[in-house]
Amino acid sequence: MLENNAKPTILIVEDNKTTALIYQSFLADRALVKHVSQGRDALERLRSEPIDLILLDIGLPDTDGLELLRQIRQFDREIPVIIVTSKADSSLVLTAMQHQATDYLQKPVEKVRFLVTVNNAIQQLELKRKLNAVSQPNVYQVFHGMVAQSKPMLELFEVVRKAAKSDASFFITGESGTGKELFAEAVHFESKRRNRPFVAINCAAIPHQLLESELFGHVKGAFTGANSNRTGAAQRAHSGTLFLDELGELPYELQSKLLRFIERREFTPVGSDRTTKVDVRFICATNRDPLDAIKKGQLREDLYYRLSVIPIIIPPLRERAEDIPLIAQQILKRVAVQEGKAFNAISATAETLLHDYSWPGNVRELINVIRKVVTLNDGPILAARMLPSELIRPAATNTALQNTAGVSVEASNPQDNGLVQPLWLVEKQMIERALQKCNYNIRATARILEVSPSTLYRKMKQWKLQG
Ligand SMILES: Nc1ncnc2c1ncn2[C@@H]1O[C@H](COP(=O)(O)OP(=O)(O)OP(=O)(O)O)[C@@H](O)[C@H]1O
Repeated sequence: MLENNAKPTILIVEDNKTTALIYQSFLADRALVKHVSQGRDALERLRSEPIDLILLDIGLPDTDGLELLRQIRQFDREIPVIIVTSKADSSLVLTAMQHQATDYLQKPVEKVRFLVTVNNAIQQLELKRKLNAVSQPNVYQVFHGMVAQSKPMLELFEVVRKAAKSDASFFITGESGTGKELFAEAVHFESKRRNRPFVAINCAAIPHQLLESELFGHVKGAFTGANSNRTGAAQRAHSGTLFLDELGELPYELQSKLLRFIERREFTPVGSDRTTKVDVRFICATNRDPLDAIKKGQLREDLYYRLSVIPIIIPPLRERAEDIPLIAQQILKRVAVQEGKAFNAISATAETLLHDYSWPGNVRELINVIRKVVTLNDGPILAARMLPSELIRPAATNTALQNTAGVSVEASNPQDNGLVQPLWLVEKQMIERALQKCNYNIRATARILEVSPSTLYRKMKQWKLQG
């Protein structure tokens, strides 16, 4: 029996009514039984209602049973299909098994053998569904303002949870907009310093000549314009966390002063001759490759190794595309509230486009796109037509399709080389690309193309005629 002890729904595809009635009597109270006599009705049923198992007579009047099996497999790779053959034709059975039939029965079908075969197939399906549920747990986590379900991000959350408790320094790398600052805050709030100050200093945003004073403070008269004593970030972070964002932008000379500060936990404010001792935890971030920056002489090697006790490397959004719909949903709800709009969901097509885009600006770009859509449109559904053109047009620069689905988009864009092709051929190429992307699942393909599955079947039949 299936989940919740529900009875399985079995579709009998058999042109002989008496035989179908015999099968129905075998199944009696064990299953919900549906019966069709023709191949095309079988496909129609499969498309329109949930079916758990198909009993397929291979000798149907309107369709070749093997061809029907192939079409069923295009539609649904998992559903158990037991073929029933009247002949002791081992080569037919072999071909059917190659077309991924689950099992076979030979007419005349004996009751015990029939029930064992059906039960086995149902159990296999159940097991497969359970395994899928385990291997794709689809659990997501919300961690200090970040949502994620991708394995690398969940692992990083775990590293933060474990290592934040110590005073070890974190070194966070990731492209711009991947969430480095959020990670830094997460480390602070997971640590025992959570009720103490979190002081962030962005080394890229402060003019070089002012950085030392920003970091260590200065005394009155230390330089022109220093009209009073000023406390630096190091002092303000005492007993808490000091976050040095864009560390790679810190001038090289200042890096040696920082190294000394890290080693001794003491510093000298600009213009002072007195050292100050503090207790701080260090977190650094950069969007550059630190080893490359070391090679180029932009980052001191000793400073890097001193700070990089716990490295956190945040993958760009395009490498964890399964997080995109999740983050998009969260942002949509948040922005809708802020803008007083009724948006509450994303259409399946829009979700596919968001998923497939390469997001060079990472989460920050995703937020900007959603904010723009919400500002310019009305809800409740964020639809594909509302998205900016760079997400809709499969441009050569958007490598997302290649990255996530292994599909090349360039070959199928006939405008690229000025070539004009018949409309049906352009449509065929587009549909084939979508089919490939959806692993030849007709239902999924139809959904992203926003047509009905029967339209797809009709088109595929037409191509055969057109060659
Ligand atoms: N996993 C996530 N879930 C939800 N929002 C996120 C996530 N990651 C990042 N954000 C949001 O994306 C934006 C950019 O994040 P953040 O400023 O931390 O990135 P960054 O890597 O520090 O960027 P930069 O290098 O440009 O400073 C922020 O508004 C942040 O709240």
